[in-house]
Amino acid sequence: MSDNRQRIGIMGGTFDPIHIGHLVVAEAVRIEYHLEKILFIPAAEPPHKQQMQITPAQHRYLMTVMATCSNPHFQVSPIELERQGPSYTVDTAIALRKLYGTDTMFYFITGADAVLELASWKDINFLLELCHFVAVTRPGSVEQLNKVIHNFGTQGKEHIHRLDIPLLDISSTDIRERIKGGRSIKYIVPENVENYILKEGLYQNSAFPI
Ligand SMILES: Nc1ncnc2c1ncn2[C@@H]1O[C@H](COP(=O)(O)OP(=O)(O)OP(=O)(O)O)[C@@H](O)[C@H]1O
Ligand SMILES: O=C(O)c1ccc[n+]([C@@H]2O[C@H](COP(=O)([O-])O)[C@@H](O)[C@H]2O)c1
Repeated sequence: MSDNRQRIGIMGGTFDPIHIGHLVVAEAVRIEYHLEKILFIPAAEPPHKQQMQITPAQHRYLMTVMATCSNPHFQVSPIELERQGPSYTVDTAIALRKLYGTDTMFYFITGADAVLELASWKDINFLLELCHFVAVTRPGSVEQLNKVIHNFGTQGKEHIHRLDIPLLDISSTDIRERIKGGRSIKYIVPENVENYILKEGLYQNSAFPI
Protein backbone atom coordinates (compact mmCIF):
# COMPACT_ATOMS: atom_id res chain seq x y z
CA MET A 1 0.00 0.00 0.00
CA SER A 2 1.52 3.35 -1.05
CA ASP A 3 -0.20 5.51 1.59
CA ASN A 4 1.69 5.11 4.87
CA ARG A 5 -0.75 7.02 7.03
CA GLN A 6 -2.16 5.26 10.09
CA ARG A 7 -5.63 3.83 9.38
CA ILE A 8 -8.19 3.55 12.16
CA GLY A 9 -11.72 2.21 12.02
CA ILE A 10 -14.58 3.72 13.98
CA MET A 11 -17.54 1.54 14.85
CA GLY A 12 -20.20 3.87 16.19
CA GLY A 13 -23.46 2.57 17.52
CA THR A 14 -26.11 2.53 20.18
CA PHE A 15 -25.08 -1.02 21.10
CA ASP A 16 -28.33 -1.67 22.99
CA PRO A 17 -27.07 -4.35 23.28
CA ILE A 18 -23.89 -5.03 21.27
CA HIS A 19 -24.16 -8.31 19.31
CA ILE A 20 -22.02 -10.54 17.14
CA GLY A 21 -23.20 -8.70 14.00
CA HIS A 22 -21.27 -5.62 15.19
CA LEU A 23 -18.18 -7.71 15.93
CA VAL A 24 -18.19 -9.62 12.64
CA VAL A 25 -18.65 -6.40 10.67
CA ALA A 26 -15.83 -4.57 12.50
CA GLU A 27 -13.40 -7.45 12.03
CA ALA A 28 -14.29 -7.82 8.33
CA VAL A 29 -13.65 -4.11 7.70
CA ARG A 30 -10.43 -4.17 9.75
CA ILE A 31 -9.00 -6.91 7.60
CA GLU A 32 -10.28 -5.66 4.22
CA TYR A 33 -9.03 -2.08 4.76
CA HIS A 34 -5.82 -2.98 6.62
CA LEU A 35 -6.84 -1.00 9.70
CA GLU A 36 -4.59 -0.93 12.73
CA LYS A 37 -7.45 -0.93 15.17
CA ILE A 38 -11.14 -0.39 15.54
CA LEU A 39 -12.49 2.11 18.05
CA PHE A 40 -15.94 1.11 19.24
CA ILE A 41 -17.76 4.30 20.20
CA PRO A 42 -21.07 3.90 22.05
CA ALA A 43 -23.31 6.89 21.37
CA ALA A 44 -24.56 8.72 24.46
CA GLU A 45 -27.54 10.17 22.58
CA PRO A 46 -27.85 8.61 19.11
CA PRO A 47 -29.13 11.50 16.93
CA HIS A 48 -31.76 9.43 15.10
CA LYS A 49 -33.05 7.67 18.20
CA GLN A 50 -33.88 10.69 20.34
CA GLN A 51 -37.56 9.77 20.63
CA MET A 52 -36.71 6.25 21.76
CA GLN A 53 -36.04 4.98 25.25
CA ILE A 54 -32.54 3.57 25.38
CA THR A 55 -30.62 1.78 28.11
CA PRO A 56 -28.40 3.99 30.31
CA ALA A 57 -25.03 4.57 28.72
CA GLN A 58 -22.99 2.90 31.47
CA HIS A 59 -24.61 -0.49 30.72
CA ARG A 60 -24.13 -0.12 26.96
CA TYR A 61 -20.51 0.97 27.48
CA LEU A 62 -19.72 -1.95 29.82
CA MET A 63 -21.29 -4.50 27.46
CA THR A 64 -19.21 -3.05 24.62
CA VAL A 65 -16.04 -3.43 26.68
CA MET A 66 -16.95 -7.04 27.52
CA ALA A 67 -17.78 -7.94 23.92
CA THR A 68 -14.55 -6.54 22.50
CA CYS A 69 -12.02 -7.47 25.20
CA SER A 70 -10.81 -10.69 23.55
CA ASN A 71 -9.71 -8.92 20.34
CA PRO A 72 -6.40 -7.02 20.72
CA HIS A 73 -7.33 -4.85 17.70
CA PHE A 74 -10.55 -3.61 19.29
CA GLN A 75 -10.77 -0.68 21.73
CA VAL A 76 -13.72 1.12 23.29
CA SER A 77 -13.75 4.90 23.49
CA PRO A 78 -15.95 6.85 25.93
CA ILE A 79 -15.52 10.01 23.83
CA GLU A 80 -19.25 10.42 23.11
CA LEU A 81 -20.25 9.60 26.68
CA GLU A 82 -18.15 12.51 27.88
CA ARG A 83 -20.06 15.02 25.70
CA GLN A 84 -23.44 16.55 26.40
CA GLY A 85 -26.20 16.61 23.79
CA PRO A 86 -26.79 14.50 20.69
CA SER A 87 -23.80 12.36 19.69
CA TYR A 88 -23.15 13.81 16.25
CA THR A 89 -20.48 11.91 14.36
CA VAL A 90 -19.00 15.09 12.91
CA ASP A 91 -18.16 16.30 16.46
CA THR A 92 -16.51 12.95 17.19
CA ALA A 93 -14.53 13.06 13.95
CA ILE A 94 -13.28 16.58 14.75
CA ALA A 95 -12.24 15.49 18.26
CA LEU A 96 -10.47 12.36 16.96
CA ARG A 97 -8.63 14.37 14.33
CA LYS A 98 -7.33 16.68 17.08
CA LEU A 99 -6.31 13.66 19.15
CA TYR A 100 -4.58 11.66 16.41
CA GLY A 101 -3.39 14.43 14.06
CA THR A 102 -3.68 14.71 10.30
CA ASP A 103 -1.52 11.65 9.63
CA THR A 104 -4.39 9.32 10.47
CA MET A 105 -7.13 8.21 8.11
CA PHE A 106 -10.44 7.33 9.73
CA TYR A 107 -12.91 4.78 8.38
CA PHE A 108 -16.37 5.10 9.88
CA ILE A 109 -18.10 1.73 9.70
CA THR A 110 -21.85 1.49 9.22
CA GLY A 111 -24.44 -1.00 8.14
CA ALA A 112 -26.12 -0.23 4.83
CA ASP A 113 -29.30 0.80 6.68
CA ALA A 114 -27.48 3.70 8.37
CA VAL A 115 -25.94 4.82 5.07
CA LEU A 116 -29.38 5.12 3.49
CA GLU A 117 -30.01 7.98 5.94
CA LEU A 118 -26.61 9.60 5.55
CA ALA A 119 -27.93 12.69 3.75
CA SER A 120 -29.69 13.69 7.00
CA TRP A 121 -26.58 13.49 9.19
CA LYS A 122 -25.21 16.70 10.69
CA ASP A 123 -22.69 18.44 8.39
CA ILE A 124 -22.45 15.34 6.22
CA ASN A 125 -20.34 16.96 3.48
CA PHE A 126 -17.77 18.16 5.98
CA LEU A 127 -17.86 14.75 7.72
CA LEU A 128 -17.10 13.07 4.39
CA GLU A 129 -14.01 15.26 4.13
CA LEU A 130 -12.88 14.20 7.60
CA CYS A 131 -13.32 10.47 7.19
CA HIS A 132 -14.13 7.62 4.86
CA PHE A 133 -17.29 5.59 5.29
CA VAL A 134 -17.46 1.84 4.83
CA ALA A 135 -21.00 0.65 4.23
CA VAL A 136 -21.39 -3.05 4.87
CA THR A 137 -24.31 -4.94 3.42
CA ARG A 138 -27.16 -5.69 5.81
CA PRO A 139 -30.37 -7.61 5.16
CA GLY A 140 -33.06 -5.28 3.81
CA SER A 141 -30.75 -2.49 2.69
CA VAL A 142 -28.62 -3.94 -0.09
CA GLU A 143 -30.59 -2.78 -3.13
CA GLN A 144 -30.57 1.00 -2.53
CA LEU A 145 -26.95 1.19 -1.37
CA ASN A 146 -25.28 1.95 -4.71
CA LYS A 147 -27.89 4.62 -5.49
CA VAL A 148 -27.24 6.43 -2.20
CA ILE A 149 -23.47 6.34 -2.76
CA HIS A 150 -24.02 7.58 -6.34
CA ASN A 151 -26.16 10.49 -5.06
CA PHE A 152 -23.16 11.86 -3.16
CA GLY A 153 -21.31 12.35 -6.48
CA THR A 154 -17.51 12.56 -6.38
CA GLN A 155 -17.46 12.62 -2.59
CA GLY A 156 -19.48 9.41 -2.52
CA LYS A 157 -17.25 7.75 -5.09
CA GLU A 158 -14.09 8.63 -3.22
CA HIS A 159 -15.19 8.48 0.41
CA ILE A 160 -18.07 5.99 0.70
CA HIS A 161 -16.99 2.42 0.13
CA ARG A 162 -19.25 -0.59 -0.12
CA LEU A 163 -18.16 -3.86 1.44
CA ASP A 164 -20.24 -6.95 0.74
CA ILE A 165 -20.24 -9.40 3.62
CA PRO A 166 -22.33 -12.53 4.22
CA LEU A 167 -25.65 -11.08 5.37
CA LEU A 168 -26.24 -11.33 9.11
CA ASP A 169 -29.88 -11.08 10.07
CA ILE A 170 -29.09 -9.97 13.61
CA SER A 171 -30.20 -6.77 15.33
CA SER A 172 -30.39 -5.31 18.82
CA THR A 173 -34.14 -4.93 18.27
CA ASP A 174 -34.50 -8.69 17.75
CA ILE A 175 -32.38 -9.38 20.84
CA ARG A 176 -34.52 -7.10 23.02
CA GLU A 177 -37.61 -8.80 21.63
CA ARG A 178 -36.20 -12.23 22.40
CA ILE A 179 -35.42 -11.29 26.00
CA LYS A 180 -38.90 -9.88 26.52
CA GLY A 181 -40.36 -13.05 25.08
CA GLY A 182 -38.18 -15.27 27.28
CA ARG A 183 -36.32 -16.66 24.26
CA SER A 184 -32.64 -17.51 24.09
CA ILE A 185 -29.98 -15.01 22.98
CA LYS A 186 -27.18 -17.56 23.27
CA TYR A 187 -24.54 -17.20 20.53
CA ILE A 188 -26.13 -13.97 19.24
CA VAL A 189 -24.25 -11.97 21.87
CA PRO A 190 -20.92 -12.96 23.47
CA GLU A 191 -21.34 -15.13 26.57
CA ASN A 192 -20.11 -12.44 28.99
CA VAL A 193 -22.65 -9.97 27.54
CA GLU A 194 -25.43 -12.54 27.87
CA ASN A 195 -24.49 -13.10 31.53
CA TYR A 196 -24.39 -9.35 32.17
CA ILE A 197 -27.83 -8.81 30.63
CA LEU A 198 -29.29 -11.59 32.78
CA LYS A 199 -27.53 -10.44 35.96
CA GLU A 200 -28.70 -6.82 35.51
CA GLY A 201 -32.17 -7.82 34.32
CA LEU A 202 -31.87 -5.65 31.20
CA TYR A 203 -34.63 -5.54 28.55
CA GLN A 204 -37.10 -7.50 30.67
CA ASN A 205 -39.37 -4.58 31.52
CA SER A 206 -42.41 -4.86 29.31
CA ALA A 207 -42.53 -1.04 29.04
CA PHE A 208 -39.19 -1.06 27.23
CA PRO A 209 -39.86 -0.36 23.56
CA ILE A 210 -38.60 -2.76 20.96
N1 LIG B 1 -26.30 -7.46 11.39
C1 LIG B 1 -25.68 -6.35 10.97
N2 LIG B 1 -25.07 -6.29 9.75
C2 LIG B 1 -24.48 -5.15 9.32
N3 LIG B 1 -24.40 -4.01 10.05
C3 LIG B 1 -24.97 -4.00 11.26
C4 LIG B 1 -25.63 -5.16 11.79
N4 LIG B 1 -26.10 -4.85 13.03
C5 LIG B 1 -25.76 -3.57 13.26
N5 LIG B 1 -25.10 -3.04 12.20
C6 LIG B 1 -24.58 -1.67 12.07
O1 LIG B 1 -23.88 -1.34 13.26
C7 LIG B 1 -24.04 0.05 13.58
C8 LIG B 1 -24.56 0.22 15.00
O2 LIG B 1 -25.81 -0.43 15.06
P1 LIG B 1 -26.80 -0.35 16.30
O3 LIG B 1 -26.03 -0.28 17.57
O4 LIG B 1 -27.84 0.66 16.06
O5 LIG B 1 -27.43 -1.85 16.23
P2 LIG B 1 -28.77 -2.35 15.56
O6 LIG B 1 -28.72 -3.83 15.63
O7 LIG B 1 -28.97 -1.71 14.23
O8 LIG B 1 -29.82 -1.77 16.62
P3 LIG B 1 -31.40 -1.57 16.57
O9 LIG B 1 -32.02 -2.87 16.13
O10 LIG B 1 -31.74 -1.21 17.99
O11 LIG B 1 -31.67 -0.43 15.62
C9 LIG B 1 -25.03 0.61 12.52
O12 LIG B 1 -24.26 1.24 11.50
C10 LIG B 1 -25.71 -0.64 11.99
O13 LIG B 1 -26.15 -0.47 10.66
O1 LIG C 1 -24.11 12.62 13.13
C1 LIG C 1 -25.28 12.34 12.81
O2 LIG C 1 -26.08 13.18 12.38
C2 LIG C 1 -25.73 10.89 12.97
C3 LIG C 1 -27.03 10.48 12.64
C4 LIG C 1 -27.40 9.16 12.82
C5 LIG C 1 -26.48 8.23 13.32
N1 LIG C 1 -25.22 8.66 13.62
C6 LIG C 1 -24.23 7.69 14.17
O3 LIG C 1 -24.29 6.46 13.47
C7 LIG C 1 -23.98 5.39 14.36
C8 LIG C 1 -25.07 4.34 14.28
O4 LIG C 1 -26.26 4.91 14.77
P1 LIG C 1 -27.47 4.00 15.29
O5 LIG C 1 -28.57 4.97 15.63
O6 LIG C 1 -27.81 3.09 14.13
O7 LIG C 1 -26.95 3.23 16.46
C9 LIG C 1 -23.82 6.02 15.74
O8 LIG C 1 -22.44 6.24 15.96
C10 LIG C 1 -24.55 7.35 15.60
O9 LIG C 1 -24.05 8.36 16.47
C11 LIG C 1 -24.82 9.93 13.47
